[in-house]
Amino acid sequence: MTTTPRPVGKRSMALLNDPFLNKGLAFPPSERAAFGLNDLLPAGQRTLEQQVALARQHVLDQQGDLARNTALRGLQDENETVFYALLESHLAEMMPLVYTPAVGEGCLHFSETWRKPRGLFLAAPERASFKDILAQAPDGIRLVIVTDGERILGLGDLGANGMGIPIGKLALYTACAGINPTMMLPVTLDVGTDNQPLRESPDYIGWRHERLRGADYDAVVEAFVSAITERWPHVLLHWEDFANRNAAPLLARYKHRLPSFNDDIEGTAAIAAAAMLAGVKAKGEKLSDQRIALAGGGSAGCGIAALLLKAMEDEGLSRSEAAKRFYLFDRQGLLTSDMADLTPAQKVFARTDVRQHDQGRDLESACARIHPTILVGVTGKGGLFSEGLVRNMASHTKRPMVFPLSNPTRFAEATPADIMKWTDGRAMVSTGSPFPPVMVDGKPTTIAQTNNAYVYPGLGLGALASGAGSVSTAMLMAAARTVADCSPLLHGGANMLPPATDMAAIARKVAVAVAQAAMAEGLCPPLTENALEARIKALSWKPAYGPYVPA
Ligand SMILES: O=C([O-])CC(=O)C(=O)O
Ligand SMILES: [Mg+2]
Repeated sequence: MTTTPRPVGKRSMALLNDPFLNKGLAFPPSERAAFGLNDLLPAGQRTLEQQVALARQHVLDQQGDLARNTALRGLQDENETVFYALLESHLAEMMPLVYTPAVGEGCLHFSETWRKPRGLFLAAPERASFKDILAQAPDGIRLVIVTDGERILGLGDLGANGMGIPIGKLALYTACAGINPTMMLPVTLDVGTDNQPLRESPDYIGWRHERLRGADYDAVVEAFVSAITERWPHVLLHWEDFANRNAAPLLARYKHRLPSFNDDIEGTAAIAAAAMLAGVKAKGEKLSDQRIALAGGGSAGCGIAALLLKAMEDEGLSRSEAAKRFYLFDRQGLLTSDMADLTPAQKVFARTDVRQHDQGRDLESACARIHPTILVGVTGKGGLFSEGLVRNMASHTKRPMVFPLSNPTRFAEATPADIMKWTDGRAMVSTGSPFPPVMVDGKPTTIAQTNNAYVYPGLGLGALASGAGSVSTAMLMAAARTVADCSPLLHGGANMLPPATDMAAIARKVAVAVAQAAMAEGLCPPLTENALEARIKALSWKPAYGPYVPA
């Protein structure tokens, strides 16, 4: 197959400095001559494969997560083709370095390691100029990933340093779902930070101001949403790592104004549901047979509960019957209907059997009465699941499912090794951050990573390809069921989720299922299989060097 040469307007240093166009030593002699590179490059030639091998070695030679994450960011800023070819060919090895957990270190030190522009910082004082700022952004953006940096993983308010997250999430959209990186834009809404040491640090790159709240904050978000929808009318908006107080209200406000989803609420819910669906099916049970304790009654916890509720309704339970299967906990303990200040999402799951919980509402005491079969943590509180709690749970159920989902690693509510020890290896464990295998009965047991990275790349691709005007619960459920169907547990294996090496294949399947769900609901016009495939292709990109001709 011959590739039509691409007309390229840049030459010389400008060409080498463009990470989307740069080939480094892989520029062939003809292009070196045509683009004025002979005086800039040494004579040696390299293939993409050699470049990938050298880049990989350079990353692995670095010591620690921060250095490795920084090395990968440097590579991305230098040559996106090598960066993505490395991610695609070594996804399981590179994902923890470009994404969770190393991206957490990258965010903590984002100000000190900032070198080159990547992504767009929209600072509150510039609110009136957001449209002018976006006028200079590239045409053809289809997907925007936005954070305001207030709840970066379990690390809290990192202000403008949170930009590492949308950058890392974007990398997986390409590495897993193959979405063209030039069609995506990471955005940080810089609305200040309440992280005082960061704000006062001389190195801080953000706006030195306390976080805006209330109407001022809302006005910044509104200016941002109007600016992106005007600039790119069909853009899909991915909300990421907003604090509880804003995450659900913003999603509710905007989800029908433009196609959008909140990854922490909806992506996390879909992957948690997928792991649970696979787990209960493998046990020969139903989701509606379970008692589910959810530690973390914020937006992520409520999102998980809401999607599971839908799955139980699909199994035939009424909404009120299904709601009784849940026990939500927040800082005050078990949520009950007599509590003031419950959010609308919490009210659905607040226990009405208030009296029964008079003696101790804390997680451990309440679970000792409830006997949950599934325990999920989205609290950001490392070590919250105590030995007593897990042992007690395991004494009432044969195969307890324990999901410490908080990120990065040190915020996991318990370590898989401890959970396995406390349950004599009977638990089905699944974490948000990657953990090494645990020895059970002398055999290494893989720990599934219940991370929204299994869902959002395919969800985004499917939502974009379908052209759906919104991202619905049915689309999320389709994503969850598709991942669940790929679970090794249901195909003779022992792992709850497929290995990271399967993520690209899964993202494709998720995309198709999501688009079909959108069509079934009438959220987009019907598309034939071929038409959908063509739309997916139009959004896709492969890290490979094609020939260039001067424009
Ligand atoms: O980024 C991740 O690994 C998963 C996630 O959305 C979060 O923890 O906020
Ligand atoms: Mg997140």
